[in-house]
Amino acid sequence: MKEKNPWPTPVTIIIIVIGVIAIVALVTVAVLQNKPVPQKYKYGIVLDAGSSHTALYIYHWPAEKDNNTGRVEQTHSCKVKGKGISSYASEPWKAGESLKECMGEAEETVPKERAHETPLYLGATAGMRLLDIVNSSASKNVFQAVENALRNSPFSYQGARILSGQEEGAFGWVTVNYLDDRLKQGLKTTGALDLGGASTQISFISDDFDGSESPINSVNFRLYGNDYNLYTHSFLCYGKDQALKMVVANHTQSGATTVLDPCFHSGYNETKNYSVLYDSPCVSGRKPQEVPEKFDHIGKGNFQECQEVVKSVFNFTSCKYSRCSFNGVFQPLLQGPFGAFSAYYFVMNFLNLTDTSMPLETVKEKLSQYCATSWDKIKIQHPTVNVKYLAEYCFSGTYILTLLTEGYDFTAVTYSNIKFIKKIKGSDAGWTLGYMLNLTNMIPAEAPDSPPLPHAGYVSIVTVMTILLIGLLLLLALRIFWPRCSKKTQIV
Ligand SMILES: Nc1nc2c(ncn2[C@@H]2O[C@H](COP(=O)(O)OP(=O)(O)OP(=O)(O)O)[C@@H](O)[C@H]2O)c(=O)[nH]1
Ligand SMILES: [Ca+2]
Repeated sequence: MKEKNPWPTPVTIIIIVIGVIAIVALVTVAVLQNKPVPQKYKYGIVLDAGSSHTALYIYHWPAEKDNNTGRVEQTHSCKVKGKGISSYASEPWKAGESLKECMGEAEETVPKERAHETPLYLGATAGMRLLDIVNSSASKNVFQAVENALRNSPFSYQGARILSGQEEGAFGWVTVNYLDDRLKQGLKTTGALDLGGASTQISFISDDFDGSESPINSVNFRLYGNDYNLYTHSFLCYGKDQALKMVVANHTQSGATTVLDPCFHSGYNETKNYSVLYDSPCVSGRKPQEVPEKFDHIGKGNFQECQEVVKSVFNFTSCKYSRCSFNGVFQPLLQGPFGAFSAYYFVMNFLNLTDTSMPLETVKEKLSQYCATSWDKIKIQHPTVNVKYLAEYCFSGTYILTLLTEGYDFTAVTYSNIKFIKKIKGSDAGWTLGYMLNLTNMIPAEAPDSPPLPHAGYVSIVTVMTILLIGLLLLLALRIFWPRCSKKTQIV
């Protein structure tokens, strides 16, 4: 009897070798395909020329995505030194000069080969709106100086302009909801509350609002296949710096040389110029006939009284619509949640009051205690904080609570729908991102067709299935060839 051959036939060996090579090749392809490759980006730059200061934001997004549909993120920001561009009305060239340092940072951030295709925008807000009202030629000169500085940059300069209040509010809302991925997924949206130095914006979607009652407050969007009818309003002069001017102007209508102010801490005493107080169109109408050159601004530190004088800058007497916020401006029923950013965040964060699950009464008590603290003690407690900001937090906190509750009608219950935010997923909340997304058409009106599986999922499933198939083929081959070989050995 011939001994059984323990070795497989050459055909089986060939099948096994091919099978092993196929598996190794598949796994290698799957691993290599999913290995993170160094990302190539496209860039966009927006300068936010606000009333109090200018900030530069650089955004980037994956270069290889079709139609620029990749996620846009903030990659760098730069705070321009000095005040806002509207403060350079009498020496416009300085407005252009002030941007140079941040533009230099932009040149370092954006790769040289991308610079010429990187759009650069400048949008000015309430400070320039006010300057345009009082002195439109000065406003033109400031823009001219700014344009000259930006045209000389290596970027693709797309222009500088004043945004309307409606645009400012609407683009802030787009930014917040884009960063939260609410637009792409068609989720319920978040309202946006922006408090600047010279204006403040409120924007939200309400079932109560179809735009018919007050078309000037209505903005329509079609984004990713969903229609949005947004309510938005910008209150010029109700940013926190102009509101403070209005409140102090109410105290000084008699042209007094001493002003006792409940919104400043007791012990605070500064001599101020009447001309500086009345230099803005927000207060010029309140200017008394005869004023001395200066007045002593003396703190009293009383939250209740501060709230009363703050209330005096809101007009609740007339409303020609079904409902109003203040100053006769239409506002539909509030519908949350809301994200509150810029000065809302700076102030409430400093005061440790960003936790809105805290009852509104507790928030008021804490602020009341803070306002009652003496100026000397406050300075000792916060030695590193800019003294100008420090002196104003009692006023600013009181203004924010009054604006939200009396102005917009947030209640003790709906107050908890507000979240004080600075950044969302690493990008600052503000109008700039929404502005760029709109001008570069980066939010499609219709939802893009996307494959049902993500790429990694697709590769993994194909790999596993192929390995299974090869395994089955091998088993089949063994079943066909082994028994025949063994039968042969038994018979012979
Ligand atoms: N405490 C604090 N206040 C700040 C800071 N940055 C800005 N502010 C103040 O907060 C207020 C609003 O600032 P922004 O949101 O930058 O206002 P803006 O864009 O210049 O003004 P608008 O043109 O009205 O939007 C101003 O009174 C600023 O002086 C900060 O880092 N900390
Ligand atoms: Ca602003």
